[in-house]
Amino acid sequence: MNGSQTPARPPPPLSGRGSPLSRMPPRKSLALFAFIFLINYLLMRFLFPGEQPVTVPYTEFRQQVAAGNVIALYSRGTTIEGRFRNAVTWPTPEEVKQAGQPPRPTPLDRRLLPPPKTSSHFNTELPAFFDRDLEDFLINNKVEISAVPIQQGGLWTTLLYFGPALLIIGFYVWMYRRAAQGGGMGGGGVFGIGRSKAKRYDATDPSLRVTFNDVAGIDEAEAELVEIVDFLKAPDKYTRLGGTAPKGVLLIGAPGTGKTLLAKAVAGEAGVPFFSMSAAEFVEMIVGVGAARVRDLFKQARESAPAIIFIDEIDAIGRARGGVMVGGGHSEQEQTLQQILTEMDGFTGREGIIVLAATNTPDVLDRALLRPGRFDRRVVVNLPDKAGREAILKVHVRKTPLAADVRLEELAQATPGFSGADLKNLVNEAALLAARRSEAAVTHKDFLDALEKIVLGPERPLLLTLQDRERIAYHEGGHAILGLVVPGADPVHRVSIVPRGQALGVTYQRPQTDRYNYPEAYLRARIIGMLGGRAAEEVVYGTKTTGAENDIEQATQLARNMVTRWGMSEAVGMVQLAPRENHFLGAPGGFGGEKPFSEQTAALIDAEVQRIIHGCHEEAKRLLREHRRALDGLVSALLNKETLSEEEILQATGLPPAPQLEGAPIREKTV
Ligand SMILES: Nc1ncnc2c1ncn2[C@@H]1O[C@H](COP(=O)(O)OP(=O)(O)OP(=O)(O)O)[C@@H](O)[C@H]1O
Ligand SMILES: [Zn+2]
Repeated sequence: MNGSQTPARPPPPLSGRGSPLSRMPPRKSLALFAFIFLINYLLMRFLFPGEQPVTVPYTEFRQQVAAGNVIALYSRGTTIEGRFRNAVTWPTPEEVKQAGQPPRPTPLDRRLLPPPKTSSHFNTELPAFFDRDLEDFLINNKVEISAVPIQQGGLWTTLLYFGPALLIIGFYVWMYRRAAQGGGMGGGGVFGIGRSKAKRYDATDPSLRVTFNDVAGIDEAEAELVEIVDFLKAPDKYTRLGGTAPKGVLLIGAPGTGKTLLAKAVAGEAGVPFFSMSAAEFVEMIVGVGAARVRDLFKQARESAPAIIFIDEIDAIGRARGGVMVGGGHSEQEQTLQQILTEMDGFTGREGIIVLAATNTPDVLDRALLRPGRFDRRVVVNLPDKAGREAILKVHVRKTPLAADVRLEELAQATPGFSGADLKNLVNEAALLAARRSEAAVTHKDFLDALEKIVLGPERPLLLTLQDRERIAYHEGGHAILGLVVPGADPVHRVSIVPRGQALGVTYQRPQTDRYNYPEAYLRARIIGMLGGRAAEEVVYGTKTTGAENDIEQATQLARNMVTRWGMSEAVGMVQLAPRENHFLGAPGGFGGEKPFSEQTAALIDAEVQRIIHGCHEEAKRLLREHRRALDGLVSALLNKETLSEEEILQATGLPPAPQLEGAPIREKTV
C-alpha cells in the first residue's frame, strides 16, 4: 500500500515531440479538398458539356422540330427528352422582357419564368390531350426516335460518368494513407508527388535566423562545424587554396541533442539557405517517388547554392542493404539511397552545397554512405554535461521573465541525462505553471514542480488515511535520512508525500556532478539509500508492506551489475557475466539467448547479489536506528507540509549534508 520510489538513475531522455499526424494544418487540407472538388466539377463539365437539359414548352418544342433543329428524342410517359442540333436558350430574352421579370429571378419569383438556360439537351412535357400527328410530324422532320434514353445508355457512358468519382475516392484513400503514415503533405502536396517536400528555411530572414548563439552545451560538435561555415561563406577561396571541399557531414547523437538546430545554425552563420527533409518522407509506397524527390531536392539546392541540405533520420533510408525488411519498400528504399549517392558523387566540389544528415543509430547505416566523398565526416553530438545544461537553460530562458530566486546551476545539476530538447521543455513547462499561478515571473519552485511533473508524471489525487500518510512519510523519510548520513550519497534536494504517477511519495536526489565513473562505495551508498524506505518501515513499525517493490527492483539490478559487469565481487572476480547495457551509440548488447556460464557460476552470482543486498539492508537499519530522532523530525515536517525543500529537510532533521567520498567521483568519459 505504501509505494514510493527514489529516482535512482538519471531520468530517461524524454522524446517524442509532435505526432506526425498533426503535421498537416487543417486549413491547408481544407483548401486541398476544395481544390479537388473544383477539379472534379470542371472535369465533369468537360466530359459532359451541356449536361443540364433545358425545359421548354411543348409549343417551343414543335417549333424547333419544324425548324429542323431537333436531331433525336426519347420519350418516357408524357416526358420527351432529346437533343437539339444547335443549343437553344429558353426562355428567350424577349419572353423575359414581356413577363417583366428581372433577368435573374430569385427563388421567391417562382410563379414567373425560370431563369434563362442554354443547352443542346432539352426536355418537355406532352400536353394532356394527345397530339395524334406528332409521330408523322417527327418522321417528316427527320427526327430520330429512340427507345433508349439518349444520355443514360451504354456501359461506356456509365463508366465515364463514375470514372472521375472513382478516381477521386481513390485519391482520398491514397492521401489519408499517406497522412497516416506520417508523410505529411507539405509544400509539394498533391501537385507534385515526385517533387521534394523539402522545407526551405531562409537563413537570410533575420526573424528565422538561427546562429551558434542559439546553440549551447555542445561546443565540441559546434567547433567541428565552423570549418563548414567557412567553406560555405567562400567556396571558391576555399578550393583555390587547395582545400578539399567537404561534401557530407553525418551528425550522430541521441534524440533532441540539437542536431537539427546545429545544422540550421551552420546555415544561419554562413547566411545560406537551408533545405531540410526527413528521410522518412522519402520513403513512399510508390516505387520511384523517393528517388524523384531526392533529385528535386538537390536541384532546388543547386539553384540557390551555396546552400545546405539537411536530411534528418537518414537511417530510415540509409540502413544497410540486404537486411531483413519489414513489409514492402525494400527496393524503393534502395533506389532512394542510390539517388542520394549519385547526387553526392556528382558534386565537383565547386557547387557550394553541403549535405548534413542526422541519425541516432549510426551502426545500422550502409557502408556506402560512409565512404570517402560522401558522409565521410562524422560529428558526434553528445548529451550535454552539467555546464552544458546550464548554458542551454540560459539560451531558453532568454525570453522568459525569471524571479530572482531561480538558480539555473542547481537545475542543471538536477537534470542529468536531459537533452537540449528536454531542457527546452522544462523551461516551457515551468513558464506554463507560472502562468497558471498568475505569477509575474517564473520562480525556482515553478521549475522544480515542472521537473517533478516531467520526471514522475502529474500529481494524483488520492484519499489516504492518516496512518497511510504517516507510513509513506516514514518510508520516504528513510530514503532521505540515508541520503544525508551515508558518505558519498547523492544530496537529497526534495522529499514529497504527494502521490504522483505510480509513486505514493518521492525522494529526489541529485548527483553533485555528472558521473561517468562510479566508485564502488558510491554504488553501495545508492543501494543503502534505495533500501532505506523499507528499512524505516521495519525499524518503526516492525512490519513490511508492498511499497518497496520498485526500490527492491532497482537495488537488485544495481547489485547484479556490480557482480556481473563491474567485477566488484571478490568471489566472482573480474569476469564479464552480463552484456553491456544498450547504449545508444553502442552495438546492441546481448549474448544472444544462452548464458555463457555454468550453473555453479549462476548460483555464485545469486549468492553474491544477496550478500551485497543483505549487507546494505543491515547497514540501512542500523543507521536509521542511530538517527531515529532526525527521522521522526523529518516525518512530522512532511506530514505538515507534504513537500520539503533541501533547506527544510536539513532544518527538520538537524543533520548536516552527507560527507563526500574521498577522491570521488572521478570525472572521466568512458563512453
Ligand atoms: N544544444 C542545444 N542548445 C540549445 N537548444 C537546444 C539544444 N539542443 C536542443 N535544443 C532545443 O531542442 C529543440 C529540438 O532539438 P533538435 O530538433 O535540434 O534535436 P535533434 O537532435 O535534431 O532531435 P531528433 O534526433 O529528435 O531530430 C531545438 O529546437 C532547440 O530549441
Ligand atoms: Zn521507496
